[in-house]
Amino acid sequence: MSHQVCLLSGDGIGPEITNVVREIIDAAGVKIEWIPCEAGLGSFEKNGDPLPQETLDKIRSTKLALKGPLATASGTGFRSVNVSLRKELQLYANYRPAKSLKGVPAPFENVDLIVVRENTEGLYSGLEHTVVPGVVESLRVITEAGSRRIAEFAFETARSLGRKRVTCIHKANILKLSDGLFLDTCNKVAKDYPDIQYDDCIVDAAAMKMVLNPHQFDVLVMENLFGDILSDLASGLVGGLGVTPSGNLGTDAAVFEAVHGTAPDIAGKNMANPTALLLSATMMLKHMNEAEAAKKIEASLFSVLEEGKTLTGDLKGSASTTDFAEAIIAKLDTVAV
Ligand SMILES: NC(=O)C1=CN([C@@H]2O[C@H](COP(=O)(O)OP(=O)(O)OC[C@H]3O[C@@H](n4cnc5c(N)ncnc54)[C@H](O)[C@@H]3O)[C@@H](O)[C@H]2O)C=CC1
Ligand SMILES: O=C(O)CCC(=O)C(=O)O
Ligand SMILES: [Mg+2]
Repeated sequence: MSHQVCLLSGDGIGPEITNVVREIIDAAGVKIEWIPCEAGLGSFEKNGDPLPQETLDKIRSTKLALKGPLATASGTGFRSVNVSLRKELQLYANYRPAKSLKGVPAPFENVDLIVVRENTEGLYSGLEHTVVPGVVESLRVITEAGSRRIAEFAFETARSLGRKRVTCIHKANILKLSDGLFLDTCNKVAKDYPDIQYDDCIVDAAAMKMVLNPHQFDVLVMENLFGDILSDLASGLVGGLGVTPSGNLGTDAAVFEAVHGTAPDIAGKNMANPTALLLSATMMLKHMNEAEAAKKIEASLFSVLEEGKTLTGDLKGSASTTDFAEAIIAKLDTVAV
């Protein structure tokens, strides 16, 4: 049976990495009808709209999308399309694992963390206004319902993956009402999961502890901004943004993308590492009950990484994006799964 999957190729390095990831999935024999969807800078220039209604409708209909990164200008321009997609489709859980990979140079070995980021609230609610010239306010919205569903997601994830501990990351000492509610809700949800250890940690100390000894953490749950920052930090622990995947998950749809952005410094140069998007794509394949193909692709990828002969620049190699993808495709029929 053929699956329908929306494909948002993205800005910057997006088209380069989505092209090769799609080629690898096709080469692995998964039957997918890719539905191209417009979004981002290209769509804004063409349609005057960075997130056309048609794109939202298509994702609502297929319930699945693979997405390249989309650019958001700092301090000006349209609202982040990434944030809008998450909000419009109620993709409330951003699942961002950071796991060491053999052959990938990194400051630590055997890191295996999961950042669970609340994806629809916090400072990303987009509620900003000028009070008087020179004074602006950004509203940080935390709700009990939003906190409960992300806490439950974190505990359910921990349970289903056989993980031992969930840590709530917060700043409830300063943000007494908003993070106070988030922490209090996580504390209550934890009581329903006596089989999973639970604790909490204030975000600044958590950042220091992650850098000093990431092995002390397991599953981390937090609101939107902290999750954005600590998931990039977690990427740094395992070799950088070129290797960390993510899934934006809701009850009605799921959008899979890398943790990284459009990498303007290397865009258009055939230099980007497609590993992060490829691992997001294998996460998607598992979600679609195509676990065999996902495992075959991962085995080929891990074999290329471990061999160390065809690595991209971020991993201290000199291979191009397309060389790296070809090396993975060449292994698809030989790897044991
Ligand atoms: N989900 C999304 O679509 C995201 C979009 N963005 C957007 O991306 C744009 C650029 O953001 P930056 O802060 O520069 O972060 P970035 O993640 O694009 O890049 C940070 C650094 O990591 C490197 N890098 C990222 N991905 C890589 C890959 N696959 N292979 C090799 N190196 C890689 C870049 O070359 C750069 O040096 C901004 O407009 C931002 O809003 C940022 C993060 C996520
Ligand atoms: O929306 C953006 O442009 C940035 C989003 C981001 O950094 C993220 O989702 O991790
Ligand atoms: Mg980010």
